[in-house]
Amino acid sequence: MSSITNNDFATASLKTIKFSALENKDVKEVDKLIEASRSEGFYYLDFEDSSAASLPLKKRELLKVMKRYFDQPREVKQEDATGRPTRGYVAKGTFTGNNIEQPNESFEHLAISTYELQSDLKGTLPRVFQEAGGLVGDYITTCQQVVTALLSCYTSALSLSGASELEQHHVHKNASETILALLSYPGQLTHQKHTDLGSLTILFSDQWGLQAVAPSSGEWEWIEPREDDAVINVGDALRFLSGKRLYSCVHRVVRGGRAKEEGHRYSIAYLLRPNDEAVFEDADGAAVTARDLAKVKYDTYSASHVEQARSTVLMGGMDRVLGVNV
Ligand SMILES: O=C(O)CCC(=O)C(=O)O
Ligand SMILES: [Fe+2]
Repeated sequence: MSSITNNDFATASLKTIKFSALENKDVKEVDKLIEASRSEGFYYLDFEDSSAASLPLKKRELLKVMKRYFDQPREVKQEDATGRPTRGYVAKGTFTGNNIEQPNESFEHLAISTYELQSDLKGTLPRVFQEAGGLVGDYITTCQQVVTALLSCYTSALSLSGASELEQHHVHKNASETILALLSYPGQLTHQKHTDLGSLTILFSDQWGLQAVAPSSGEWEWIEPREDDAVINVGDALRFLSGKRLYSCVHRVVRGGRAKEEGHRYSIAYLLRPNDEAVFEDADGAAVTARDLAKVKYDTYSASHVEQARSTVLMGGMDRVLGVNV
């Protein structure tokens, strides 16, 4: 990852990949996708002229509705809580914050289970989102199209066949911990360093704050927010399913430096996870199901910094791979 210096941290120069070219199986673009996924583990996806060209527009609509949702009093949002991190409202401070001195300063989020949304629209979607008609459903369907096309590129480029074909472990109608996560960072709230536990993340935010560790230097770098391109990153499960050929990059959200003036930050993360029963080898070489990995990872998100440092789970073993202590 080459860098341009900017304030305190450098800004990452990630590759921008054209989704329309991937849909056409353009060999050069698929090569670029694999290259980015083997090194940075992060890239921008440009949807222009593709079947998902409407996604940035839908993102803007969704951001408006999200703001209305998170503006509600805490007690109202709390009615949507289920006690599970992948179902419903999760209050700020549930996960460990980035700052070791203020571990309770982490973000709040609303997790919409894509599996449960299929059979229980009313139970899964808070009223504010129901009033927005088909917006959430359309957004998720478009994300599903995008990840299906990406998985198909990875499957063929990595010569995965038979039971290893990635699409077989990501059947959208089957049970999984896949969620549309709507994140809210009022004040100076943060998101601790981590790798994503799932396969692929489609992330949008209009505000600075996101940083990733550059594999080439082991240093934190800002990820520039872009209005129309999504930030895509590879998660632990895809790294494991690829036989550890792909990189699941360590990232976090901080509020200092060039993010200082941003105010209340919002982000939208479609977090694709494999079907619950998918089995793969984790960072320690042990066989694990996707469902169990999700449980262990979320438990670790809420642990103390000391406990987190004792296991490979929070960073998917990537700190070891990178040889860095971030
Ligand atoms: O809010 C962001 O920009 C990052 C969110 C994130 O890393 C996640 O949901 O896993
Ligand atoms: Fe993440």
